[in-house]
Amino acid sequence: MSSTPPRTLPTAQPPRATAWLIGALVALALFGNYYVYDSIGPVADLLQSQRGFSDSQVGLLNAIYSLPNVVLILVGGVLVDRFGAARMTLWTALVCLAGAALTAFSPNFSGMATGRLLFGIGAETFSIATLAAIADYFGGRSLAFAMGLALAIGRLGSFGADMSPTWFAAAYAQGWQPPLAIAAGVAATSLLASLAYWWLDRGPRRAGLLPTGAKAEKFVWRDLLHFGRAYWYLLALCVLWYSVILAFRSTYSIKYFQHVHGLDLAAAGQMNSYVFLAAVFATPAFGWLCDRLRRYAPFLAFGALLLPIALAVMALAPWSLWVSTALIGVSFSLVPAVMWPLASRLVAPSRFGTAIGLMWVAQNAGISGANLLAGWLNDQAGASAANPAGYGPMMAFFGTASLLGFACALLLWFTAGRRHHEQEQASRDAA
Ligand SMILES: NCCCC[C@H](N)C(=O)NCC(=O)O
Repeated sequence: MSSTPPRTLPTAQPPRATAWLIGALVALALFGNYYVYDSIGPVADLLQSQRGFSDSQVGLLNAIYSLPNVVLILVGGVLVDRFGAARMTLWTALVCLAGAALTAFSPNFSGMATGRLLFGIGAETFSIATLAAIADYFGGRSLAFAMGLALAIGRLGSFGADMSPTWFAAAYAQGWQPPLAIAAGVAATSLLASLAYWWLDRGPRRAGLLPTGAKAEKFVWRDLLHFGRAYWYLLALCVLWYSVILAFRSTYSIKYFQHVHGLDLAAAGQMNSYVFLAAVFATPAFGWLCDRLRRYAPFLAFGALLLPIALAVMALAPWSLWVSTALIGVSFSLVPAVMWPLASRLVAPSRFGTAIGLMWVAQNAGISGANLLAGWLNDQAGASAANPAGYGPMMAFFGTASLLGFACALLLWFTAGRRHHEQEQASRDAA
């Protein structure tokens, strides 16, 4: 794809130091948010042994995060365009803190589930607002690197939550509540970082140094249908790629490594967490490379291609799991590093929140659907340690979906590769 930025940038830009300070605050806020998102897994066992929660109840504490977002996240994206990234980051960080505190201090399951619901409602819109914040401050320079860095710090939050039983062993020794109270404390840090960002943002915004204005933008439903063809290919890739990677990696991969490749639970968990760790370093590095080479769509296509290759290697080749883990690690770092900066180039700045909101509506539906379908396929085929071949249909499903994702990335490359397409589209959106 060509390098021409279609964003209509103001002639003057915020000072670089301000941009990086805001980038750091947004990354810190994301760290807290991703930590809370992943804080249930490590206490799952304690919730079962100490509070008598069933598997379904523990599962619901995570599922309830995605469910409302199948609809609500579009509203969230529209609100980001209407009220601006800084205000929405602050408001949603407050909702997330309320959700995290309710989860940690509720005396019963329904209180905890309400807390997770509240957290989910805030967190996805919060994530859109943080992407919009980076696009505001780095639209004309180092955008992919800055977004990659912020996402990487977010992934560090996920990694931190996975590692929290080691880092906060004393808290875990006391039971299920102290680790969740720590998560609420981390959410409070996220709120403080969001408050500082909102405070710092007022100057550049009022001075007209940002591509999105100080005034609230009016939402027009018709705008939803006016994104260009390249945007829709990107949306399809987002749904297919995230559905495969999140449903497989977050739900089934550990069990699959145990049953098909004979790893014990600890080794399987570790193998899985290396994908996060790789992404912490590789996501900003790939973003930096894209900024330098001014190429986006070919990198996206390459990252999308690695996923079906990794799944095929894992399912069909007698090679070490390290090979497929490394391939998934590169894909997991490269695709997000390119996808969000590219999205900001395909639509007008004033519609960025709506565009991401629409992508995440479909993404959340896709992830839920892929989780359910993969589980059903495993049940139908009787997948287990005694019957590793039963995982075949699930792997065929994930492989097909990831190949379709690659096809969308190719179509996107051919479409967005026409040099003036994005520019024209963005101008049309802005008009
Ligand atoms: N916080 C974990 C889930 C985030 C999902 C979100 N819709 C998203 O796609 N974020 C971008 C990313 O790559 O994490």
